[in-house]
Amino acid sequence: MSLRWQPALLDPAGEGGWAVVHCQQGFLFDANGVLFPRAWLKRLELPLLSEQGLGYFDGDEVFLLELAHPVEVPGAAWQGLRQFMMQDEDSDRFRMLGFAAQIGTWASHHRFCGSCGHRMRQHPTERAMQCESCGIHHYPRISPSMIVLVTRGDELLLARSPRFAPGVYSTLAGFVEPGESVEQCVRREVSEEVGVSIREPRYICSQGWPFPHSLMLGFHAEYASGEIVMQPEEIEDAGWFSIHDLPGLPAPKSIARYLIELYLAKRLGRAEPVLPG
Ligand SMILES: NC(=O)c1ccc[n+]([C@@H]2O[C@H](COP(=O)([O-])OP(=O)(O)OC[C@H]3O[C@@H](n4cnc5c(N)ncnc54)[C@H](O)[C@@H]3O)[C@@H](O)[C@H]2O)c1
Ligand SMILES: [Mg+2]
Ligand SMILES: [Zn+2]
Repeated sequence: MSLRWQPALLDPAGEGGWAVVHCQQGFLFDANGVLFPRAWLKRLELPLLSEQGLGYFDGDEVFLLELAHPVEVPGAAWQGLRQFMMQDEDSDRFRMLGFAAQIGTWASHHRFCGSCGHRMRQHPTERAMQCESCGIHHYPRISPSMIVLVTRGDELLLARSPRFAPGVYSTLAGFVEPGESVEQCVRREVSEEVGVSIREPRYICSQGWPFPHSLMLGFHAEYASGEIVMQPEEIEDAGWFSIHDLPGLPAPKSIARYLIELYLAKRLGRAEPVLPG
């Protein structure tokens, strides 16, 4: 893992450093990028929900200003996290922004205690929000999700959700439910979304996915039996695609794409892909 971006718990009560500015619509950027002098930002009248110390980029302190809504800043514009992922050669900057987006969303959703309704404050020594009244802690939310490539020899089972870009088909994915193992989740989601059964799923690797707070646990599974029956609400189309005739595929930096490329590499004797950290 590269050292350009290092998360750390910095005290926002201190002064100076750089800051990224986030709200639900994305990040503020200008010709110099996404890092602004924090002291300069704090002279603007920003609708601040939370200020968090994030860590170090190239050794410099980076903070987050989480806003209630986007504001106009002369010479700057707003852009969504997905666009930064698509255009960034620099995966360190995307890792920093992905972390910032998750911390900002979590902090803005935990300003008040879900248990007693009092104001929450930042815990001094942990990445946690703590209730001033009942003391309850809330840590950043991470949602484990499985993602699985199901194959049958030279064929890949790919599906599209109505949310996907036109023509794009991907591997199956879904959130782990309370009390289930990730392997049970793989079987359940495959059965729910396309109605087929699979052989023992094999864990491949994982990827943090900040849209909005998933941890993707990647698997490969061989098809066992059954015809494709699509789940109407989640799956718009699904089918078996030959490795020699594939549809539009997911974004190059996604684990979905990695699982597909890894299988193609094995079947076709190509060099194995690398999953961006
Ligand atoms: N990195 C990748 O390559 C990649 C590829 C595909 C999907 N994903 C991610 O996988 C995750 C799950 O995929 P999916 O959308 O197919 O999930 P899914 O099949 O479980 O269905 C999505 C539905 O689950 C519900 N839901 C939303 N958030 C939830 C949560 N935290 N816990 C439980 N249920 C929740 C909502 O009703 C939503 O419409 C998403 O975050 C998605 O962005 C990542
Ligand atoms: Mg799904
Ligand atoms: Zn409370």
